Amino acid sequence: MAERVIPIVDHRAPVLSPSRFTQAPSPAPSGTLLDARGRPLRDLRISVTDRCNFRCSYCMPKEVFDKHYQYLPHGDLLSFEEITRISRLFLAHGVRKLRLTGGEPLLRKHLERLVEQLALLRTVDGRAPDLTLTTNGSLLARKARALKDAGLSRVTVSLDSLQDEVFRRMNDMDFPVRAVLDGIEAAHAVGLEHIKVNMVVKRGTNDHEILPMARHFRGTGITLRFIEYMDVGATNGWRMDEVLPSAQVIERLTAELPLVPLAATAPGETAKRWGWAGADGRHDPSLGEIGVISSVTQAFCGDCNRARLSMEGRLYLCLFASQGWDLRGLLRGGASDAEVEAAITGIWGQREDRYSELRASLPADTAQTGKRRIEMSYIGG
Ligand SMILES: Nc1nc2c(ncn2[C@@H]2O[C@H](COP(=O)(O)OP(=O)(O)OP(=O)(O)O)[C@@H](O)[C@H]2O)c(=O)[nH]1
Ligand SMILES: C[S@@+](CC[C@H](N)C(=O)[O-])C[C@H]1O[C@@H](n2cnc3c(N)ncnc32)[C@H](O)[C@@H]1O
Ligand code: SF4
Ligand code: SF4
Repeated sequence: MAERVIPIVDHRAPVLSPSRFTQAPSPAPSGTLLDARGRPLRDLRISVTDRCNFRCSYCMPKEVFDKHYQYLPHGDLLSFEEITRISRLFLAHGVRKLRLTGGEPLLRKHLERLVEQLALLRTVDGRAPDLTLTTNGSLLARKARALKDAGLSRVTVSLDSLQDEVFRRMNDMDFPVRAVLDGIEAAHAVGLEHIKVNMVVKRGTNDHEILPMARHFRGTGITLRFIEYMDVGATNGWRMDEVLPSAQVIERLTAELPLVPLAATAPGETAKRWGWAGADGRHDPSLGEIGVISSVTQAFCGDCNRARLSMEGRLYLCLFASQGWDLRGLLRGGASDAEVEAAITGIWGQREDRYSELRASLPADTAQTGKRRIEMSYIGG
């Protein structure tokens, strides 16, 4: 196989020393690729745009972001064909879930055409991939039908409050909660399954909405997940005292409504599951379940099986990475499938990332002063 050099690159930062992946480690018989810590590659998260119509304080704070961040020009974005080709090669190495994210993925024009192409791909065992999308819901009412028809399996909608005023404090936009709820209802009406709602909890800003949100979604079949506010990126001014540990979320909920712990559905899941209990104290499936994502207080790097592809084709191995691998350069340089696969297997094979587990031992101000980390809106959740 011809020798190819893949530069490792930071987002708008100098190119670092080149690495070579000429000999790919051989995958396990099932097609599973293991990283240096024995973790399989299962989930590819694809960011399709770095733009967003919201300015959530924990993600793209208006005053900092709009002054300092330079959005990528359209020509830098991977085309739908390039995303589909990369996804096909990842699926050949054990990936089962493809998640479209951003920025706001529904701002990418004709996204349903990408969904249509991805829905035709197959995993190593011949199944359709779990093809899903994370959205702020603002355009979902309009787009749900086209996305479902194109083959999207399910959707996750972010919503941080049921009150317009609190919602505005979280996302800095004058956008009614009702419109997001309409989006969720539209997704349900067109038959998108297993709808989840993600709520980032910021102590002192929206934590009083935990119970109202739980009551609202209990018994609807929609799974509400409470996410600890993370020190991701370098612009959100993260402070530990604004994190409400998931253990306290569960305490507040169980003080009013009984919950029982549920087993994980798959290894490497981000959320710990809890089921609403019925009168007999056991999980009542008709009431549904909630999840807590405790990235700060109970890190889950040990079985992290997620790779992330940026909208310009850089491969990141961790949400907290500051360097990505330039796959677009390979593609546009005429690399064969075998060469791109060798790069993917080589990159994953040397992966050691476990930022959240190591966080506690890092300097307290790492979030804001550390290396130039990627922003959540650039790489998606
Ligand atoms: N620290 C850390 N947080 C993550 C990671 N993956 C997801 N999260 C956080 O969890 C949130 C929810 O992730 P989702 O995009 O809904 O994905 P998911 O939990 O894999 O969703 P399902 O496929 O429905 O299980 C994200 O917005 C992040 O805040 C990760 O690998 N590391
Ligand atoms: C970056 S957004 C991209 C998709 C879409 N715009 C949305 O909001 O759903 C993906 C997820 O990341 C979450 N997120 C963003 N910043 C976060 C932070 N600092 N801590 C925890 N979750 C965060 C959001 O709440 C959202 O659920
Ligand atoms: S969390 Fe999503 S909706 Fe909010 S600013 Fe980030 S990308 Fe936009
Ligand atoms: S911090 Fe990095 S390694 Fe740990 S779970 Fe998140 S993405 Fe995976």
